[in-house]
Amino acid sequence: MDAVVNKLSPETERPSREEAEEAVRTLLRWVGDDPSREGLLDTPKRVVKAYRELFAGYDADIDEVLGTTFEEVAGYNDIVLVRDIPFFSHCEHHMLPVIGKAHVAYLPDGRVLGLSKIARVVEVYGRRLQTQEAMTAQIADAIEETLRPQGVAVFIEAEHMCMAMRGVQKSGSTTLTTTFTGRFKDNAAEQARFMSMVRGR
Ligand SMILES: Nc1nc2c(ncn2[C@@H]2O[C@H](COP(=O)(O)OP(=O)(O)OP(=O)(O)O)[C@@H](O)[C@H]2O)c(=O)[nH]1
Ligand SMILES: [Zn+2]
Repeated sequence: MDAVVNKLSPETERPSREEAEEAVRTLLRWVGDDPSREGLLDTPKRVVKAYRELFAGYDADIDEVLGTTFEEVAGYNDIVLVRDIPFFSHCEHHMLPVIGKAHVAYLPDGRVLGLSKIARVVEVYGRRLQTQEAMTAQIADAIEETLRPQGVAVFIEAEHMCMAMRGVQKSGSTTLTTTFTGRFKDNAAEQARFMSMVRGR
């Protein structure tokens, strides 16, 4: 599974840490600074280390992340919604931060997921270079494939720093994306119920 494009392939094999640090030195010169000045000496090392953390989603196996499902839920078959899952991602166009919240729901069909696993899926896909649309679809797809529920609903709201800090410079605007599968896709009332649960406080 995990049939997404943004994973390492043989063509995009990782460079060595030294090569990555050298690339950071090049970028430091590109912004107009001097990589050999004292304050910047350790910066390439720090940036490369930070990148491994910020982009740790490339190393995660979504099947392992979602692994365990449970059946003993006393026949519960109504919406399970995990709301307000905060995430940081980076847009694949500018590699600038995307800051947002994901709301993820499913209608079980006999089996449920550990609640933390839903937040972990958001984390895995967030820590890759993304478009918000792809990330929304990937989260829905991962839950759909693992759990085969009656339906999945994913709603993401996020601010893109590439629109705030540069370019059109519109800070404070939010982009909303949704993916619905199964009953959430087919049934407007289920969709509306999901949205009102997300919005309700
Ligand atoms: N659809 C979509 N677009 C995104 C996302 N993140 C960033 N973008 C947009 O990607 C587009 C890239 O457009 P280009 O014209 O190739 O790049 P650009 O010249 O840097 O664009 P500007 O940001 O308008 O200056 C911009 O409109 C960004 O706002 C995303 O998650 N989804
Ligand atoms: Zn961008």
